[in-house]
Amino acid sequence: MAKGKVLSGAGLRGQVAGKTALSTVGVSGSGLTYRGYDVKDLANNCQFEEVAYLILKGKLPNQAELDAYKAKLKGMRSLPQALLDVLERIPADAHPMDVMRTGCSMLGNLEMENDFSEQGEVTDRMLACFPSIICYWYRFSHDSVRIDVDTDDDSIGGHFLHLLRGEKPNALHEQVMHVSLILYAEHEFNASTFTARVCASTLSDMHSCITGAIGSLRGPLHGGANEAAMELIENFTSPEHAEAEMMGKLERKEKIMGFGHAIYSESDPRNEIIKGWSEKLAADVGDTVLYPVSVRCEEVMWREKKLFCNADFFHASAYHFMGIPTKLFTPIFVMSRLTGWAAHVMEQRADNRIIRPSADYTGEDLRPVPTIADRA
Ligand SMILES: CC(=O)SCCNC(=O)CCNC(=O)[C@H](O)C(C)(C)COP(=O)(O)OP(=O)(O)OC[C@H]1O[C@@H](n2cnc3c(N)ncnc32)[C@H](O)[C@@H]1OP(=O)(O)O
Ligand SMILES: O=C([O-])CC(=O)C(=O)O
Repeated sequence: MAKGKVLSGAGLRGQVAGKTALSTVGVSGSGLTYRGYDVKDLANNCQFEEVAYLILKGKLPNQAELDAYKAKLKGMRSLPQALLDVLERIPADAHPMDVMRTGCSMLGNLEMENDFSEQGEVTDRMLACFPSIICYWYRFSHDSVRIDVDTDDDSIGGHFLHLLRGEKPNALHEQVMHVSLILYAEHEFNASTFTARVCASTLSDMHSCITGAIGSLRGPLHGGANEAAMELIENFTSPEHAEAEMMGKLERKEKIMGFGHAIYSESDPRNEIIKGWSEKLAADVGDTVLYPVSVRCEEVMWREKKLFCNADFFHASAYHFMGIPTKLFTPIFVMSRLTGWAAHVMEQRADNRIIRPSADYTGEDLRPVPTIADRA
């Protein structure tokens, strides 16, 4: 068993920075709950829209509420022309997370949150149209087509895959999207959520909070790790090759993306779930390399460093098996985590004090300003 993680030191580790009723992370070493429900239970039994409703509105919807919520979101997928114009001006080699950041920010210019009473509506709107934003830009900049973003797909994940590929996804792929979006939906005071809460604590608007959070999620130490993990494993031609390369990386003390966690000490409960789906998808596409390579990476990291896969590692192969381009991996995380971010913004607003910690000063002692002629 792994040694318990010491939650202290730099990075505010182990310090309680507020209260939340939304989730618990690592309370039993490896557990994750959303509003009291185990994430495994949710991933096994729910669609993403049910979990979004739970996180944003506080309870699991009954059938009528779920149907109404899905119908509402379906009706909010279209994009205003001014936003389409902006998306068309973003170059094909831009990073899709920058597209998400700009898309969210532009939406905030066009459909402002005028009052906090609108927070639920603007959140639902973002939830419905974020897949439209990323896919419209991607298809326009890469395939030179102006897609119609109004689909009648039943789910957010299905809508995303449909726009991306120009045809409805099969049942397996739609199911994996539900699971993936559920796994990524909420995670207490992680870096991007904390960004959103800091922004919310100044009484800023919802779009600003979410735009800032997207920027924090983009980095490879956070959400960007799923893309970085893909860039790692796609280089390996066999488990033996993966083993040799991973050993070299560990000797050179390189950081391996998709492993380790700031809070969990033994495992990330999301890993076993997405790993299972990655295995199913590997069988579905007849993969004999990427999945075994991923498993070997996991074995090497545990054997050598007692580091376990976090949520991102097996997401890489799972998304790849569904034909999703690597650079769109982290935007999918955005489509999901938006629920957690927005719920935290609402929670912060409901009991707010501006977040303003202190710093230990390490600079110069007090000194007079020299005249400009006396400066080096
Ligand atoms: C959905 C998510 O956002 S999950 C996180 C996604 N991010 C990644 O996968 C990036 C790779 N992982 C990491 O960088 C880290 O594990 C983090 C950022 C997730 C957590 O950071 P920390 O809490 O500071 O890590 P932690 O304190 O456990 O590190 C302990 C030691 O293990 C090492 N370590 C941690 N993760 C890794 C890794 N992935 N590869 C190699 N070494 C690692 C650290 O360098 C550190 O070594 P040191 O003591 O010699 O400096
Ligand atoms: O909690 C964290 O630090 C990172 C993480 O796993 C997440 O945000 O899902």
